[in-house]
Amino acid sequence: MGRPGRHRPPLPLHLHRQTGSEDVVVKVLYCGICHTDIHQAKNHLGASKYPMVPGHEVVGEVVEVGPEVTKHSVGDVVGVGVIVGCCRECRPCKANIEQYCNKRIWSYNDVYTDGRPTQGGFASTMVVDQKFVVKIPAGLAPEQAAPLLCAGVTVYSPLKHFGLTAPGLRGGILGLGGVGHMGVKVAKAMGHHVTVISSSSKKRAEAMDHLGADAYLVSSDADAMAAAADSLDYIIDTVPVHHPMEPYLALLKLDGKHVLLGVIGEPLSFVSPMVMLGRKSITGSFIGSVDEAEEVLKFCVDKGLTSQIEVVKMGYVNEALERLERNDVRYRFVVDVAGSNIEEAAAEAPSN
Ligand SMILES: NC(=O)C1=CN([C@@H]2O[C@H](COP(=O)(O)OP(=O)(O)OC[C@H]3O[C@@H](n4cnc5c(N)ncnc54)[C@H](OP(=O)(O)O)[C@@H]3O)[C@@H](O)[C@H]2O)C=CC1
Ligand SMILES: O=C/C=C/c1ccc(O)c(O)c1
Ligand SMILES: [Zn+2]
Ligand SMILES: [Zn+2]
Repeated sequence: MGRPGRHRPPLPLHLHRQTGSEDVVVKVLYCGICHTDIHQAKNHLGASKYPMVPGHEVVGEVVEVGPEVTKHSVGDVVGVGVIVGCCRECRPCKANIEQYCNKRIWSYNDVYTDGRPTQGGFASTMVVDQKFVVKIPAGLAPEQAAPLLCAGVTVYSPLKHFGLTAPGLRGGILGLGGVGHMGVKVAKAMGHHVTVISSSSKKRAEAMDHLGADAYLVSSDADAMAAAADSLDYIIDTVPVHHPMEPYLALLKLDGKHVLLGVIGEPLSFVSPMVMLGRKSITGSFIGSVDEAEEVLKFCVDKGLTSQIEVVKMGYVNEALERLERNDVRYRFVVDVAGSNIEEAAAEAPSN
């Protein structure tokens, strides 16, 4: 991704560090496109550095390992997600929830311990410390597994952490995109009654017939929203833009939880009685740990879950990002990195 409006230097496609003693060299096979890649590429968070190599739903094959690597072997099919480093000493690191380490290193748009920029999965190869590399279990196609490494674990982690795994719970999935569609699948597999809350009725038939949702609400349908008041134990909120909170807080039962997942750089608002009268919680959650990534992969194999994806070549990536931004994908793009000529795609891409 070039810096918008400026001449872009050539992408350093083959420049990665020497294999360290605990490093795994991964030949990238597939990489999902998350809405966070749009936030990062378009500098929605104000901290983007260019040139940038996005991609944090990475599945690949191990082609080399450092001498101290014990977790992985050459030939393994593995995954890499959002985080590739942490301090290993703080409370979250010691509790194996390293995604909450304040010294976390992001898989791209960050600086590694050697002072070099981190680069994500829209590249032919990644070099990653073994701690942040997970095995893709047999029974999952590599392209299907890619979205589980961010979208999948991002919904699995809060359901588990907030005690929302019991069968029979009534959950709402707000925003039926990449993260949201995994929310429907994971929550259904836990035995929940799942209501999709969407900005339009366009996805109703797919949500009910293919994803297995039990109910579908269009957020602008005031009558349907009123009829559903006080009915949900939780809402998984994946909307990536500013939105009102009160219509959704009204859907929660006593002690209901509204879990914010979308990255929104503007204040969200609500009046306090909306949470007081019903002891409701508004909380948030950030991806999941390496352990939880391994768990969700196993959960998906055990429950027979897959992601619903559209596989594209790297030459299509800019169009895919535009389609994702205009809500035109069912439900995740996955780039066939190994099957693309990425040097050619990079050379041909407009530099904006
Ligand atoms: N907390 C975390 O750890 C993580 C956070 N994220 C963040 O979660 C958010 C969702 O990610 P992802 O699922 O990949 O995104 P998608 O674009 O795939 O899905 C977002 C969904 O939100 C709904 N939506 C409502 N308004 C808009 C709008 N103006 N523009 C686009 N979508 C809208 C749409 O659903 P509908 O058509 O049903 O209304 C859309 O499908 C992003 O902000 C992303 O950065 C992602 C992964 C991890
Ligand atoms: O897609 C994964 C990353 C999500 C994310 C969540 C919060 C935040 O501040 C980010 O920069 C990214
Ligand atoms: Zn993501
Ligand atoms: Zn730490």
